[in-house]
Amino acid sequence: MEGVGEEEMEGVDHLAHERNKSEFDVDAMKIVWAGSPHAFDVSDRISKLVASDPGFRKDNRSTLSRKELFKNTLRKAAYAWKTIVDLRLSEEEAAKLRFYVDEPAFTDLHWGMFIPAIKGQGTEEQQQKWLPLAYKMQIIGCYAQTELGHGSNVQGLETTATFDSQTDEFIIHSPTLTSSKWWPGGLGKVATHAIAYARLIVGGREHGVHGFIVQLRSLEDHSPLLGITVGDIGMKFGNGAYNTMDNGVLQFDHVRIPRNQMLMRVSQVTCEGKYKQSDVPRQLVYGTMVYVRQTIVADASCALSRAVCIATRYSAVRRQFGSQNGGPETQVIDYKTQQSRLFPLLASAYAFRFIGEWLKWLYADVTQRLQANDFSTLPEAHACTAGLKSLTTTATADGIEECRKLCGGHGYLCSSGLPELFAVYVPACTYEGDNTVLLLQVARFLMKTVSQLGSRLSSKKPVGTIAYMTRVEHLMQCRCGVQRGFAELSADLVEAAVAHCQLIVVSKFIEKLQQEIPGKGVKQQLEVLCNIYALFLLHKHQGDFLSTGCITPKHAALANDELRSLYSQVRPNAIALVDAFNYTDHYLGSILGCYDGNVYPKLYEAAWKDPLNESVVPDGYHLYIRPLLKQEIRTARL
Ligand SMILES: CC/C=C\C/C=C\C/C=C\C/C=C\C/C=C\CCCC(=O)SCCNC(=O)CCNC(=O)[C@H](O)C(C)(C)COP(=O)(O)OP(=O)(O)OC[C@H]1O[C@@H](n2cnc3c(N)ncnc32)[C@H](O)[C@@H]1OP(=O)(O)O
Ligand SMILES: Cc1cc2nc3c(=O)[nH]c(=O)nc-3n(C[C@H](O)[C@H](O)[C@H](O)COP(=O)(O)OP(=O)(O)OC[C@H]3O[C@@H](n4cnc5c(N)ncnc54)[C@H](O)[C@@H]3O)c2cc1C
Repeated sequence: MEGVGEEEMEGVDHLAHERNKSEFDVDAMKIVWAGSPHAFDVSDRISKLVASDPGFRKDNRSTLSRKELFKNTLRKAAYAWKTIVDLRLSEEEAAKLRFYVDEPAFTDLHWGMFIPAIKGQGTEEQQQKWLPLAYKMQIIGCYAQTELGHGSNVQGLETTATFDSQTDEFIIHSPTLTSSKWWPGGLGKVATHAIAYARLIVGGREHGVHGFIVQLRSLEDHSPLLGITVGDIGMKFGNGAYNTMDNGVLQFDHVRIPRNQMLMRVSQVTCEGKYKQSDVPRQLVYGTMVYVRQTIVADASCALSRAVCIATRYSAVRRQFGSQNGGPETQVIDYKTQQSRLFPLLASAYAFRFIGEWLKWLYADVTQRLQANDFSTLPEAHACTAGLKSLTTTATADGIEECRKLCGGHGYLCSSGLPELFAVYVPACTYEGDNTVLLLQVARFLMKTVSQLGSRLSSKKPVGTIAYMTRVEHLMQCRCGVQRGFAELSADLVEAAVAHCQLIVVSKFIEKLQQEIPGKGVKQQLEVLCNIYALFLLHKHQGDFLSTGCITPKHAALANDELRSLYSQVRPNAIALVDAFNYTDHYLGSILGCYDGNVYPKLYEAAWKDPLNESVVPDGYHLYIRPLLKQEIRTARL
């Protein structure tokens, strides 16, 4: 193109100079980020498969109407399924393909909740009947727990399931408007079946909330079955975003289901109408939520790393001020303020990756123990999944917004990928448990632990976390020491719960570094990021740390000096550290974050593709603007 400088040429890596600064083996770090060579191979292969298939394009989402958007989501879901079947992808590859398609859809809840609920709460017989249908997608399921009037308070749900011993059936009913199921993903227009949570009533006696498999729609013509009123709850936050998901409303009008469609692993109802509670904690009914919370922690590291990748690459491309003698302006990534905002988020992305790995292990361990009726670690697993889901989603949602701001005005363009990423991500702070409600569960666990163990919450933490541990103990003692009720102290206890979760993240990051980590300079980079994560939080919450007496003001000042030094150590490696996420440009969906850093020509080109630019003179000009411009110039009393 005429007048195109080297800096705007296509096919040139405009970040090559940054990549050449790297002090570690990026390919080895890619394996660390993926979790293993096998996991890297699957991710790399599937992400490229999706990126190269025009059937999975997503750059037009913000210009589609809700109906066009939703129909396109159905097309993509069907196309993804066909791809999975045609290529005979494994379950792991299929999950990765749905992940890289990167579009909230009914399949998230079918695979992410409906199937796990049957696996976790169904009997062997129920699993043998329903799982094959679900795995072949011959039925499509959703997880219908939340109601118009209750979401957090599961025990407050109003839907009823009344046993009719005459017919050996349950009658599922919505007794009030507020008992309407409200929010379940996939429910609104697609799901043929639901795991519906309802108050079990047997012989006139209530036995709390249980799960039931209920068919909602005909498998012949998709029409709602008798007694079922179902639809979508309407537009949600943002344009594209989560509007690709049909979150639904559902009312039952005395819908009858066979007795064997109550999920009966945890408790049973016999044909004689006898309720039997297995000798397992009733909270196992909540098991699916625990499973999803641990997956959401892993998802937080993905979402945050996407935003950080975009902001880091753009911060290296963007130059503003600082030109010396007519030379190039300063890269904004070199400003200390930009580094102090961006690099803690980069460190958090890695920290959440590793805590997600640990939580996956903890969940697998508790699941194995449950099979042996060992419930000893269930309280800790609940507290950890609840608290870490809360901590990581809050930090990630705030982090994505910070990354948008780090990109200046262009961060507000849809073509930056950040508004959409934020709009899709933020409900994670609410779904699967409102983050405050979950922190209250952690606070309750800590209160019980402190009362059982005395002052020390745990001595099993690495030395580097003594300050963090002392902070939690002090925060708890300050609250537990005074004789005021849990409710009165709840706001303070939530702070202690956050501190406890931050202690877990820091200690697991340190434990990760005690493992064998191959690759030149890789462990050193992770040590820098771990120190940034720990010292950034210490700086942010230094009031807590100082008040516990475990650090002095001098320590706090030294920590801040060390942070600045650590930012300088990360700086030459920043681009390589985000390259290690191994995201395709398709998955990132961001001009600002494109791999080659050739941002300006792409931004300029993208602008002209906006439908508004299909005509030079906009629709409405002749009707509204021309009369305005042509009106008589009145002698206005100006
Ligand atoms: C777009 C894609 C995005 C991300 C993809 C990521 C992953 C993909 C995979 C799957 C997911 C797909 C998509 C995700 C997107 C959306 C999904 C969203 C789905 C939902 O939102 S489902 C509904 C979620 N609802 C909730 O979370 C409700 C929250 N409320 C509760 O859990 C409970 O009401 C409560 C815990 C707050 C209170 O329960 P309670 O009143 O019964 O109990 P108590 O507080 O009295 O406690 C009694 C006792 O029990 C212990 N306890 C409580 N809960 C548990 C538990 N779950 N496990 C173990 N033990 C538990 C508690 O500690 C008490 O013990 P104590 O010893 O007596 O103190
Ligand atoms: C995008 C999206 C997808 C969803 N998908 C599903 C799904 O597939 N299936 C499903 O069943 N549900 C789903 N949900 C519902 C979701 O699980 C609930 O919205 C969530 O559990 C929060 O419950 P709530 O809406 O009742 O919030 P509320 O509890 O009403 O929260 C309102 C406020 O009250 C506060 N609060 C509540 N209780 C307490 C307390 N005891 N102490 C202090 N403060 C309190 C909360 O912190 C919050 O600030 C989805 C929601 C969203 C947004």
